[in-house]
Amino acid sequence: MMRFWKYHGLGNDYLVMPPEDISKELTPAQIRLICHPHYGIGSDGLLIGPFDAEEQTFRLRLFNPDGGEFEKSGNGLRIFARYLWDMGWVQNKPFHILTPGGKVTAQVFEGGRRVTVEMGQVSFHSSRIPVAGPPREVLQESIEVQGREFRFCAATIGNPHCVILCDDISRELACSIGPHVETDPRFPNRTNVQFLKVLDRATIQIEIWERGVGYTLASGSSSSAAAAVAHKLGLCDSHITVRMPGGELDIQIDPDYAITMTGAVTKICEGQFDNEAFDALNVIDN
Ligand SMILES: N[C@H](CCC[C@H](N)C(=O)O)C(=O)O
Repeated sequence: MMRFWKYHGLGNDYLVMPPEDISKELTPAQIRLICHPHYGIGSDGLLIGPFDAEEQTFRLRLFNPDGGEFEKSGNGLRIFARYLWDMGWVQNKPFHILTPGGKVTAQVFEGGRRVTVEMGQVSFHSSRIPVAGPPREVLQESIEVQGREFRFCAATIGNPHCVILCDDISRELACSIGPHVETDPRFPNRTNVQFLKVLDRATIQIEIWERGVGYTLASGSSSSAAAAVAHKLGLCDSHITVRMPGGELDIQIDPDYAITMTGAVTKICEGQFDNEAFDALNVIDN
């Protein structure tokens, strides 16, 4: 039996599963089923951990609902921090989480309801993100999608982001343009996509299309990337509130573009996933 814990950060929901419950590595098809809203539990992603827990450092693996493994997630890290706190692995002092996208420091507040994560440093460099073409900072470049021209900046905070500057943003825009940008050949690892509207020097608004997921109500790494771009372009100061359909995150940008993110985590439920559900594997993959 695989136990699971389900949480959301501003409507971006993740499952946490302990590695000791997973006897054989889950296949991408099994992950797709677990995250499926009708045939599975339903979620925007799956977190498996902690693998090693030494000196208050906890290793985490992250998977998208398309079954692919990815590097880092802001809401996922707040949720995993809250899970560690709920399980008694950590208390109210800072601790570390090791992801494929780098090591972060997290701290839990308000009885688990609020978590701060030092997310690491944003880079705009093509070789780090990655973006195809000559080595450069990818700022204010142009991309044509469905006959429309957009200006974008690319960034990484461990996972890739493409931030598109817009005067008007909506769910419809994210869902119609996002999938084309996600899979554009200039992003060899595909990319998460944000549609960014700057409201004032301390507030931005974004709509999100996530790699391997689709439209989501909130994203912490997207907030970090979009805020870093707004600051880099001189449109915002270093302390930025990011508004998303699911709620707000607080982003602090250091002079070296190291990001501190603070926001809510909410527990939804815990339970046991029944292997019987895997009977529908052939249904969802057809
Ligand atoms: N929702 C997450 C981002 C998931 C990114 C993932 N979809 C990827 O492929 O990088 C967050 O709060 O940062």
